[in-house]
Amino acid sequence: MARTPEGVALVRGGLPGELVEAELRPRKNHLEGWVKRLLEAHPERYPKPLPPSADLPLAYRAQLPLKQGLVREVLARIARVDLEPHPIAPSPSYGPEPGLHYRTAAQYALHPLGGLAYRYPGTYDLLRLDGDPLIAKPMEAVFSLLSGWPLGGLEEVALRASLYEGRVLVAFIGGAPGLLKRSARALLQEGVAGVVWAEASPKGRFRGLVRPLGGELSLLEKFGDVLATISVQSFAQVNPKAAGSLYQEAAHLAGSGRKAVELYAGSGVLSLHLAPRFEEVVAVEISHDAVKRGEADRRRMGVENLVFHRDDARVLPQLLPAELVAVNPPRAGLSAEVVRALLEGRPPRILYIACDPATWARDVGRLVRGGYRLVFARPYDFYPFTHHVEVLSLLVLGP
Ligand SMILES: C[S@@+](CC[C@H](N)C(=O)[O-])C[C@H]1O[C@@H](n2cnc3c(N)ncnc32)[C@H](O)[C@@H]1O
Repeated sequence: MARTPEGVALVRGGLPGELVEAELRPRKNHLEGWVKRLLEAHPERYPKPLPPSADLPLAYRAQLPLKQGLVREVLARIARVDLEPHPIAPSPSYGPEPGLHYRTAAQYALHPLGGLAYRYPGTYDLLRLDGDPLIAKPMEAVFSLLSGWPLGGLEEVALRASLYEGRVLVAFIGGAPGLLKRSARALLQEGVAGVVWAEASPKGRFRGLVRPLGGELSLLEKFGDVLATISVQSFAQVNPKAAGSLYQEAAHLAGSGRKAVELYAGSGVLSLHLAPRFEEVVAVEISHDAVKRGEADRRRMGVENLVFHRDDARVLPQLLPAELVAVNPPRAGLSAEVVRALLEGRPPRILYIACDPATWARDVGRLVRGGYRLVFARPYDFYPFTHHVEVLSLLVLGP
């Protein structure tokens, strides 16, 4: 953040204390932009090129205290809760250099001059990429293959790797599926596990038609104690080792009992970790595709005490009482309706996993004012080299 004569400017790619030249565009109440030229670098700036999505270009060891501090700060300022979070769990290692090669999913624009590119968020500007040091090792060969490939007519490509299988799925986004069949076949011959075509939908990523072009539609990935089905077109955590340790610690914190309910369950990887500890587990998720994958995983693992509900989290009152309610909402956090249902239903324990510390702190504040106590919070670094941080937390009813 910088102060300019025209107002406050938020500059992506800049670090506190740096002197940079940035191109700024006006937003509603501030200016926003990107570093174009670095004039005086932070002493711990990461020295090698990173894609623009890496908005925290610092030496890995210097990233962790910043994320720990962020969670401490939102707890005090937004939640108004006096609790020192447990030390941040760093991203597990995927190679000799910490913080690199952790992403098992990535999406690139096709540069009109050839090659893969990143779109600067909120703009049509493209940055052509020679490589991406954040992607998982099995994706690197596919990245180079696609960089040199004549993929005319396409808008974007998406990649999803399984570290467990060491294989990669590809989605072609935009263009005409009929014209892409030959490219898909050629990719399969090069060892890609499966290729789909997806319509470039204005509703968002993978919200339109998706058609298989060849090979497999899904792979298995290991998250903690669970082998889960993943596909290129639906949500799964992108740092499988970090997410796996979070699910294991979450299951430990959840304790045991008769009934647990998980809201925003995705394909139910956390619910599958809870199933051995509770007599009955109910997983609520709005996406059909995620529920279908979760149901397949449940059957493959022979788990009998987990039920999926394809529904909105608002159904919570119908599913209570339960000893534990686990929630892992999108960045917007819990809706007012879900917070009300929790405060009225009063489950003894709430396990809250968050991908946005600010909305998490807002919700924790509401729950604490409604009679809960925050007894545990630990930041997890799922996304090195970005400002993102996950939080695992436990609230219990009573003083
Ligand atoms: C952050 S993801 C968590 C997924 C899962 N717990 C995991 O770790 O993989 C949030 C999930 O909430 C689902 N979701 C979003 N809004 C919802 C709603 N109103 N009711 C139920 N599920 C919702 C999304 O489809 C997505 O799968």
